[in-house]
Amino acid sequence: MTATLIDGKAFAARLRQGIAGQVDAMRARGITPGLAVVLVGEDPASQVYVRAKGKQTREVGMTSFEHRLPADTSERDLLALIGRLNDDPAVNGILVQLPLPEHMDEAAIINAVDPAKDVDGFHILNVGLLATGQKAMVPCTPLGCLMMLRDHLGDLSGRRAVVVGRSNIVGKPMAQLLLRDSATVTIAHSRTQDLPSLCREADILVAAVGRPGFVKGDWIKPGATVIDVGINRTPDGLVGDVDFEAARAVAGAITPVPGGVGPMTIACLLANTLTATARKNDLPDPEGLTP
Ligand SMILES: Nc1nc(=O)c2c([nH]1)NC[C@@H]1CN(c3ccc(C(=O)N[C@@H](CCC(=O)O)C(=O)O)cc3)C=[N+]21
Repeated sequence: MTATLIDGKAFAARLRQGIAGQVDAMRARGITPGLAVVLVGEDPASQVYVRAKGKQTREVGMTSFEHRLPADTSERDLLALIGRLNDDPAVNGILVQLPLPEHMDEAAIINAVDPAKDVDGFHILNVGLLATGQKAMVPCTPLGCLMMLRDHLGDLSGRRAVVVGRSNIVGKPMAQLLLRDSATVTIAHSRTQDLPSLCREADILVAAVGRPGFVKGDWIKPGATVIDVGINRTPDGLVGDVDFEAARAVAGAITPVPGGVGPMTIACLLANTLTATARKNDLPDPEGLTP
């Protein structure tokens, strides 16, 4: 038996279609959602993402603001730009592309973004709101993973979920979202003892460690749903954190890389921009785009 492929690319395209319809409806009322993306430095992978984000932002009818700053920009100048974007009524969402250059205090930059415009959901206020079950801006990658899991599995309550990776960007918020859906959640990481046996307990396995092919086929419970968050550039091309060929022989369903979580991340960025715009204008949250 071979696993069902969870087609993130197609899912994201449907999501963007729905978003485009809701943007049209907003524009008919004189509101155009705007997303500002800030890129510091010339990292080639980051340039690719930022270009893709700008293109898709415009395709759904939103305004895209792009700010490219040299790698040696001072923290003060970046904070000043964020201040202007916070004050700009045409900007509903702000994303500062990570990682930032070494000389910058990443936490200080993230927390300088107006929490209402924090479409990445990285501001401490949003982290706290999510953790306490209140209305938050939710990080894009975990939100996209949750949408695919619900779509494939339906109700997640009582299912055993193992999240491998404990980053603020993916692992921790992913665990919070699964917990909110009443899954039984374990966060595993590099110090976890006997990771293979722990993973074999998982009905839902989320791999977010950033190491190519780290999760092996025999770590997977037969029939499990596997979400591969990894985006690793190797001489063999773009590969995930899961040994895909071995995993697909065991899993019930699996997301491919590319074409899985990545496209959903960008679609959820647009979803969050729409949500931020709706909240700013005292409109109800858009249907199906918030957890
Ligand atoms: N503040 C911030 N927010 C982010 O959301 C953020 C960030 N910084 N820094 C970098 C990472 C990475 N990221 C990706 C988004 C889409 C794909 C994506 O669409 N990938 C395609 C393949 C694209 C390719 O070929 O390179 C796929 O998986 O099918 C990948 C990676 C968002 N990030």
